[in-house]
Amino acid sequence: MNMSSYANCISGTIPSSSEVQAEKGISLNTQTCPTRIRPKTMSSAASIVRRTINHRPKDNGGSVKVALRLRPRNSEELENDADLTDYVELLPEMKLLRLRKNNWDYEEFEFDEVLDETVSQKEVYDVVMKPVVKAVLEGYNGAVIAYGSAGTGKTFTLANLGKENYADRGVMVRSIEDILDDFSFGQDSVSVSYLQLYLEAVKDLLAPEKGNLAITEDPETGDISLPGATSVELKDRTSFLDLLTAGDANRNLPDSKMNIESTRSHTLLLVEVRKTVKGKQGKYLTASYDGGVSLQTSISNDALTIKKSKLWIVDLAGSEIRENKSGNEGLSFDEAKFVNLSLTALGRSFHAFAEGNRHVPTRDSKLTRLLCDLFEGASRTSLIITIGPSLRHKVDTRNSILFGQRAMKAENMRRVKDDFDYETLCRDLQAKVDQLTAENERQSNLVFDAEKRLKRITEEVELTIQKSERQAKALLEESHAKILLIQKENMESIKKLKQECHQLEKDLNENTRKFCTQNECVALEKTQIEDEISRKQQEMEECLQEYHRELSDIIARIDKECIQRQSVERRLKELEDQMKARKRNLNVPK
Ligand SMILES: Nc1ncnc2c1ncn2[C@@H]1O[C@H](COP(=O)(O)OP(=O)(O)OP(=O)(O)O)[C@@H](O)[C@H]1O
Repeated sequence: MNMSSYANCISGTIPSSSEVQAEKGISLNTQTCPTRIRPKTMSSAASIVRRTINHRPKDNGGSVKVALRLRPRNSEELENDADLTDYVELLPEMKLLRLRKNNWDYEEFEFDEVLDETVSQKEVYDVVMKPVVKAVLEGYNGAVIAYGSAGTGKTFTLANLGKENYADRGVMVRSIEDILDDFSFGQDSVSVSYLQLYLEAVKDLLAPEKGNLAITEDPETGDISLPGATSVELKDRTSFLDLLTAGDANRNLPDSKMNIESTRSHTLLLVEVRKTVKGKQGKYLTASYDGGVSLQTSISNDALTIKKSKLWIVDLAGSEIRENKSGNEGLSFDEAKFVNLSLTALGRSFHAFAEGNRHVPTRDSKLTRLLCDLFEGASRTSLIITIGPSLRHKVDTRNSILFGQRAMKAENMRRVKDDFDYETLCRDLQAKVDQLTAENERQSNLVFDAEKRLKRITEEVELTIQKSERQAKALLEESHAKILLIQKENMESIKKLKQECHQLEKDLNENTRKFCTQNECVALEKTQIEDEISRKQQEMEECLQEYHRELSDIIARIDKECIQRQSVERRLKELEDQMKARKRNLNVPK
């Protein structure tokens, strides 16, 4: 690529650090490696790629996510449309848009996201693009495509570089920031091609001298590639801004006719992401995903898997071109024809894809051929429909809305079809009115019943309150009387206790006194008893002495008697002996 073609375009693209920090979640890669320009073909990489076709990623609820964005009024519209009634009404919470037909009638459309004029670029990115970038980093293909008539904000939404206001940078810059944030330096790579599709010719915006690039198809895999397209490997955010600035400069060629070329051509940014992830030796990481097409190459020896995915960011030509309206000055037949061809093919492809048709007519235009990966099932695509607020552009607005609706699933489109079927609409409305009237009546009855019940309950509550108040008053009075009685009883008890206490004190004193007196008496008595005892003892001693004396006398008498008795016994013995002797002498037989 001709480096000089964008080397001069870098000034003013680097935000101040405060601007960077102002937006949470944006961390810039501070590496200063120069941008490497690598004229590489898209097919050269594809040749080592193994393609697996599976189901959609789990969280991909629909085929294509369609968001609608309303541009704020510009100064001209603020001035000129002041007295015009609003044509567009958005109900973002309900994801609805209404187009006013007249004062009492409107058409209503539902989208996946409805973004009003107050929504910031960051919010648009978060809602519409962040899930796509996430899927791309996981190995799926993704795209965001902006569709709308001229001046409705397609380029602002996608390609704003944030030079004038950092917060206004668009989807392209923010996507690259997020991708680089997830980037493992030395392992992963992010390459960018910047293309323009004008009159069905593909121009390389990074090397415009190359002319019309050929689209080739791999006969075996059916892969589409642009072998001649410049692919620049990014190292940091600054290199990307340089690239876009250079590419944008090539969109507006000096030829005055080309100044309007931007709105009569499609601009496509292709971001190719290669991420190296660790996997089991010889196994493709595809097995760990629940569906999805992911382009992967297994490096057999070091057990690393390279996930390859593509992200397309497409700023379409102004949709009003397809109408070839008289307002489009200088619009050639060919310009209208090719824009119409590609946008119609894109609409048909979206519709076929949304309806789940096996065949999606991607061969009908170069635009759909380039984007054919998106219609294969595993990609994540967001379509942003941009509209202006002015009543003057109501035809373009309505056409853009219908394009978006066709890209959505059939059930989401029913509302649109119904709007055109007057009879069905009338029938539906009448049924709705009947239903609402019946519902209203039912609700009124419910309200009436509820009011009656409420009145009854209120009366009951009031009665209960009155009764409770009465009871409380009686209880209070009773308690008061009881308290007085208890107080009186207590006073009396205290008085009585005091008296008892006094009496006890008196008794104690008396007893003490009595005790002392008794003590004295006892002492006297004790002395008397002691005297008595000693007297008695003395008497006893005397008695004892007397007794001893008597006893001695008795003993003496006994002794004397004993002596007398002994002498008697001796005499008796002598007499006995004499008797015996006499007997023996007499010879008296025994
Ligand atoms: N959400 C927005 N907030 C502020 N200004 C906006 C917004 N959308 C668009 N604009 C402004 O409106 C003008 C037209 O926008 P833009 O060039 O992005 O429209 P477009 O649809 O890309 O038109 P074309 O098809 O002609 O390229 C620009 O000046 C742009 O700054």
